[in-house]
Amino acid sequence: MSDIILQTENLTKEFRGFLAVQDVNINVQRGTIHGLIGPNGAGKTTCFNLLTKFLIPTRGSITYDGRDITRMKPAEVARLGLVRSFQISAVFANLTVLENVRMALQRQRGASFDFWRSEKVLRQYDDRAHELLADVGLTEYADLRAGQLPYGRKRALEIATTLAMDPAMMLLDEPTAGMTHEDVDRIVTLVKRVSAGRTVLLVEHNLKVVEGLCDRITVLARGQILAEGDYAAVSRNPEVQAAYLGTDPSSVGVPEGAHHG
Ligand SMILES: Nc1ncnc2c1ncn2[C@@H]1O[C@H](COP(=O)(O)OP(=O)(O)OP(=O)(O)O)[C@@H](O)[C@H]1O
Repeated sequence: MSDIILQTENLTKEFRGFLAVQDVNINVQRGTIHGLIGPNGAGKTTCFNLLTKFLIPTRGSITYDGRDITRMKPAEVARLGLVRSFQISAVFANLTVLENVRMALQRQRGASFDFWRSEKVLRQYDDRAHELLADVGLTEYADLRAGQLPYGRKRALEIATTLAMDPAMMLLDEPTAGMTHEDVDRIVTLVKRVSAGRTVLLVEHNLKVVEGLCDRITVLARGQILAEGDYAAVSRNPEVQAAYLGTDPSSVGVPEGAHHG
């Protein structure tokens, strides 16, 4: 097996002549947490939607685990183990937290989406559902309606329903967006914990989160890769600093601690 689990080659998406993503070559190493960052409008979301198959590229290819998935549908790649965390809107607000996870497990195991199933049949998923809730720290919320969960906990539930698919690789879209400090710390710990034995790619705005989580980071700007490396390397890259500050690279001073001579 190759060390690279996900690879893009010249990935490009054009919207009516506008290149939102242009010739992007990303290599995600198996078993790592890989961050995709960049200033507003850099093309992160477009790139994420290409990787999760919600958009079809104008040109270029995507290879997952040795297979060309460029033309596959989201459900097909999910079956191969490449799963995107679902948006909060996919959480059933009127079902309890436990029922949401149970439903995700039921779907994963191939049972039909059948609301008429007996309580007895559904119970067979309970043990695993409780394990998953424990993994994401939601045990005490099991019987609460999902709609009543505080925001940060909803993201944790979303991660639990993604884990129910037992993905080899998880794609997370801004897992800490709109969260309080405390929730951010909790999600960082959670992503770290659930990434064991998997590969994770996340799009993230919060650089502190990226610093704490990611083994490797790809920085996008204006649809293209600006820099790549670990946090220390990309954060001291003058072009990255300039892109984030919106200033000219030549006007960015020497970082603290850097000495000449
Ligand atoms: N469906 C679309 N039609 C036309 N232009 C689009 C479309 N989707 C994105 N774009 C443009 O592509 C560029 C990249 O957008 P994208 O949302 O991928 O960036 P981003 O890095 O996720 O930005 P942000 O951090 O602000 O969410 C932007 O200029 C955006 O206006």
